[in-house]
Amino acid sequence: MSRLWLIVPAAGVGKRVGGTCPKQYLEVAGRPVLAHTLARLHQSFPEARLCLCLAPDDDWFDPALVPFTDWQRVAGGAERVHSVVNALAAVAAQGAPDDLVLVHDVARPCVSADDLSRLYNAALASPDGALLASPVADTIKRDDGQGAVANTEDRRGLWQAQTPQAFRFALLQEALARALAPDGIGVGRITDEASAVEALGRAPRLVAGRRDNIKITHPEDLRLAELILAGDAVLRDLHESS
Ligand SMILES: Nc1ccn([C@@H]2O[C@H](COP(=O)(O)OP(=O)(O)OP(=O)(O)O)[C@@H](O)[C@H]2O)c(=O)n1
Ligand SMILES: C[C@](O)(CO)[C@H](O)COP(=O)(O)O
Repeated sequence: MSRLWLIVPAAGVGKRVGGTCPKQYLEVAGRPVLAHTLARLHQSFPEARLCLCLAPDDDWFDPALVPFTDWQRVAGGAERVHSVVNALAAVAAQGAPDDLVLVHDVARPCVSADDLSRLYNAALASPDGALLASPVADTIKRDDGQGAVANTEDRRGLWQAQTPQAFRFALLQEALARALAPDGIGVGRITDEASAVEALGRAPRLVAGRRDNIKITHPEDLRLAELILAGDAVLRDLHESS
């Protein structure tokens, strides 16, 4: 029987957010970002096996933040893709080719149970895997390199990729190995797992996800995440008391 693996890249430094520690350890709604993200994944997939990618010199990590019983720490790499590749090496040692691997940024603590469930089911049914994404909602401008508009892009059919993204282990391993090979698309273009899978000529399914599955990237995202998480907690309390 195939198993579910969760890979959580959490080895970034959070340069754009700034702060005195990596963004995954900043407190949002009373808990570190990493704790929120892992709690949400655990609520939906309590039996999954977790590979948590952490920087080798990470002094902030506390194992008490991990709710999973079956988990391992994996060394993060220079870029996000290298962290994921290191985690896949750990899966290779213990998993099977058709195991499902779901990759989720630690920096997306607001992912909902409903989106997790729809993404999981879509990935199980799709030989090319699946990702959460949302249709582009703003008008998109391209700049001319000097601060002015060069043109307005046609946004029809454009989506913003989110995580989780989920694929069978063998497909994801092959895709990332090929993408990183000397004749592959290269690190700069592997900004998510789907881009590597697409480079094999495969077509991952787009699963429409909630727009509040934000990635904490800039300082103002911390406030947004605080509001989203606090709002979810109020709804949960109302639901439990009714
Ligand atoms: N070498 C790296 C770089 C990033 N990540 C993870 O990949 C996710 C998405 O990356 P991003 O939002 O860019 O996070 P940071 O790299 O931390 O942010 P910044 O680029 O602002 O430094 C994050 O969960 C981050 O921890 C990782 O595991 N290993
Ligand atoms: C994977 C990702 O979250 C999809 O939107 C995103 O590309 C990661 O962010 P980064 O800043 O490119 O590392």
